[in-house]
Amino acid sequence: MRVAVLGAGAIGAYVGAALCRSGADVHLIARGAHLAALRAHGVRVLSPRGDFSAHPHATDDPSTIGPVDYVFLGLKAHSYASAGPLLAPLLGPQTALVAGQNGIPWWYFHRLPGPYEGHRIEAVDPDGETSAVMAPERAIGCVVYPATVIKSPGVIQHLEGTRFSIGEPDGTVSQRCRWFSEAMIAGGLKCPVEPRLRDDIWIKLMGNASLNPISALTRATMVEICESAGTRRVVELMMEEILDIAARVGSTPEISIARRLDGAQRVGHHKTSMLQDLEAGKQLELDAVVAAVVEMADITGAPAPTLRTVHAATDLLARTMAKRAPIIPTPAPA
Ligand SMILES: NC(=O)C1=CN([C@@H]2O[C@H](COP(=O)(O)OP(=O)(O)OC[C@H]3O[C@@H](n4cnc5c(N)ncnc54)[C@H](OP(=O)(O)O)[C@@H]3O)[C@@H](O)[C@H]2O)C=CC1
Ligand SMILES: CC(C)(CO)C(=O)C(=O)O
Repeated sequence: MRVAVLGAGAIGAYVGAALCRSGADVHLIARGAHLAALRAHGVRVLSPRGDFSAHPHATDDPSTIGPVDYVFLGLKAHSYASAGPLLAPLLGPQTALVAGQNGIPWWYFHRLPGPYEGHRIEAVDPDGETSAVMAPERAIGCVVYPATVIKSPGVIQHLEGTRFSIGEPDGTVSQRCRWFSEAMIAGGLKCPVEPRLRDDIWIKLMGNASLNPISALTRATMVEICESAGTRRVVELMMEEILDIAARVGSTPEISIARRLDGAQRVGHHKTSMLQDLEAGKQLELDAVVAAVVEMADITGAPAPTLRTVHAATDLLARTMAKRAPIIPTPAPA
């Protein structure tokens, strides 16, 4: 099985290392100092489940790889639409795209029977640019439950979780899903093939669409947000609204708000990826994680007042951050 990991960052390099352990022919696509370290030393995974290393091929030039069976997308979701030139050399007629992203994927309404089948979500598929690069027919959905960070170039700190739930947009348990799942399991991960993957997407989103923007606005860790009575209530209200939107598009995730909040609280003094991105001055993954949910509220007529308020504030934060970035002093040219 030939696999390319496009965006071999915190999650991508972790998946690539696991697949390499399973015996798959893995190619990591990365850049900068991280790529240099991957080339020199392979991927080093530090994990409470046991440290390990793997030595897949690493490059910044996908044309040296050629067509593969699977591309695991480890890019942030807002980089998908511009990934065409990186992706093109990797695509053969049957290549599947396993999208390991948080939030609502660009293929969400593809082959979803009901009133919204085929509807394009502008927040994640602006003017159809993502679908043009990534045909929804190629998509295998993936809900990433683990948490990982790049500790230093080439070194992935795995914090918790090993489950990567995958599924076809039409809910079939396909052969391409089974093969990918078997390789992930052989590499030491959990990888169930879910006929109702969208329910998993909403379970993950209940946390990401509420906690991530609130963490960006407050700079608080997950446990701090859950323990402070005021923000806990805001998260509860957002989760109620998110479940309402999910129901309006046909999803009924089987989890209570209390259980979802307990799960988030147990993660402890962890900064969400959105807070980490904010602190690093990187673009926030707001479109897939929050704006797409607000857009779904719009099309289904859901009120979602708390979600809309938190989104508006975080969206302004992201825009002011982007506007002010140029005022950070840059060294004068030599
Ligand atoms: N990390 C986590 O614990 C979790 C992450 N996720 C989701 O997984 C996805 C990936 O997140 P994460 O792994 O944390 O993000 P990272 O930023 O760690 O990984 C993305 C990687 O892609 C690289 N990249 C971007 N553009 C290019 C390019 N043109 N060429 C080569 N490499 C490129 C980045 O390099 P550079 O840094 O130089 O930009 C970076 O190494 C997101 O959707 C996230 O929400 C979901 C659950 C948990
Ligand atoms: C680690 C976790 C689960 C926190 O919500 C996450 O997905 C994120 O930070 O984006």
